[in-house]
Amino acid sequence: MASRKPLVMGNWKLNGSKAFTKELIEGLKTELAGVEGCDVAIAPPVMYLAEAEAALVGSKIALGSQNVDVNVKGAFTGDISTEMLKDFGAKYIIIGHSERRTYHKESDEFIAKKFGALKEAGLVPVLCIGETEAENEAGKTEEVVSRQIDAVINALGVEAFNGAVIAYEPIWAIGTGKSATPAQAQAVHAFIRAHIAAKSQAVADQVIIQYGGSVNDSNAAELFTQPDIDGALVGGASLKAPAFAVIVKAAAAAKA
Ligand SMILES: O=C[C@H](O)COP(=O)(O)O
Repeated sequence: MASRKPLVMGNWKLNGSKAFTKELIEGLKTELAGVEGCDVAIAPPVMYLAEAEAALVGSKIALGSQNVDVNVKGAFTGDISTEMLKDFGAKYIIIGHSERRTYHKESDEFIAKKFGALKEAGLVPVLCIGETEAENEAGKTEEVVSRQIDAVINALGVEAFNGAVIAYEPIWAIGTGKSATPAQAQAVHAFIRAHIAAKSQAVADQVIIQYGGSVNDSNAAELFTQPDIDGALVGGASLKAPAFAVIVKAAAAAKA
């Protein structure tokens, strides 16, 4: 089995300001100095990519974004392109977050198009998938995550997951303080990897599968003991440098 370097990514969502961006990144640079063994990325609001790019100079923390649109240029009011993200040095791009699926009615097929646009541009898709509480209680978790993954496989082929990231985020765990247990998350992560392995073992072995949903400085270490949890996509706890650093260090230690 290929060894996978964990990735911990902060999704700042709709939070921050120019000053906050600078301050948080300075804090992260201090807290994470000398930490090896875990890739780290942050996704501030796109409004603050310029401040973030400048503040990250000299740091190994990668820049990301919380969304992208499918068109590269032209009359698409309000859209943001892959090329614009590249212009700011962004690398890891979150797509299909449940908040976009819910509030902006993004479909599996539309998200697969975004995945393709990112691959074409040489950017790393961070594909969010996960079930609602009702789907979970109805025993539909595997059906839902399969459908969300298959939309990409059907459009682009399983090889599209080479070098890509999947973030399994059960919707009932997002921002609720009610994280999935390590065993619950591991079971779904193993299912996702096996689902991809049915098409290509090699692709499944290398794909990073992050867990997301109320990850914090107290529960991260135990989540990372699970073999198929390759890091985390962190919301609330990514807004404080010390808490986020604890999560990064826990991933580095667990996967060393
Ligand atoms: O993208 C991050 C997730 O939605 C998790 O957010 P949270 O850590 O605030 O629960």
